[in-house]
Amino acid sequence: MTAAGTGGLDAIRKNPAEAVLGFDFDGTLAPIVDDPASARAHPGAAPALARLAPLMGALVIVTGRPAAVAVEYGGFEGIDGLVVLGQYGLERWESGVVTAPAPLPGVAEARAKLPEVLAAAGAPPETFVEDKGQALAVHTRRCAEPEVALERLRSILAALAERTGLTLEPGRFVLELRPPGMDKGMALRTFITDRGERPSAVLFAGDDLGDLAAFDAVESLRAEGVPGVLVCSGSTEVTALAERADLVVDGPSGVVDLLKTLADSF
Ligand SMILES: O=P(O)(O)OC[C@H]1O[C@H](O[C@H]2O[C@H](CO)[C@@H](O)[C@H](O)[C@H]2O)[C@H](O)[C@@H](O)[C@@H]1O
Repeated sequence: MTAAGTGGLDAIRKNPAEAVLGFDFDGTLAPIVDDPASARAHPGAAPALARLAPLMGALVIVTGRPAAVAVEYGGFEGIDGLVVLGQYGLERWESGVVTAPAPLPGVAEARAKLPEVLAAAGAPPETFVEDKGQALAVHTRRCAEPEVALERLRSILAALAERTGLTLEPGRFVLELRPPGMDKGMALRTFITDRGERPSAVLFAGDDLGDLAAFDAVESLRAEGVPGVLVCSGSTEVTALAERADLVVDGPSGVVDLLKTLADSF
């Protein structure tokens, strides 16, 4: 644990009622599985979040998933005060209600062109498209050589994203075509600003490239004097977060252990 991370955790323990804790979903609260529709939160995640919810200023999940899907797969319905920001911050779930903008027209255009584009790129038949309404995620995890398949698709999907006014979001054996103008860092910053009070401390836990923007947000808050903790849910697939984290834990089970330890300390 870095000194900054220790300072951040101490600040959370000292004034939990004004602390903000943020979490990614897949790979952080939910173990990675081959089929995105089969992902479920670690069995200890919802109970640990439910223990922390009444103690903390705010708990927020910031995910690439549609907000309602993360709530369902996480078993988060009923956790008082929990907010889920879905589709990289475009959607907000709170107390059972989702607010979301209409999908960009470019998503429909990309959806229509994608089969032809994937065929032209020679995408293996195991390549899987997850349609998230506001975005399209092209997964290669189930391919025999997922990294090779991903690289084969990267530039052609970047070109499709550009043609359709979308942005290409890379992740763990996935390339997503999604609306530009929002990321997890902006989502976290906006969430904090909208609460109207300066947090006593901020923690964010993530595992994937899309979480780096949230790490940036925590670091900029630190520069403004807000203690912060960067937690990496470690994996061999992505190492970029571990290099910047204050604390690296062993995947979702390590994140859940951290949450339990935090809850036990009150
Ligand atoms: O922001 P997150 O909560 O981490 O969501 C990012 C994307 O995660 C999902 O894909 C990842 O998890 C799948 C299930 O374990 C796995 O099969 C895939 O290889 C991973 O990339 C999800 O399917 C995407 O929609 C999310 O945007």
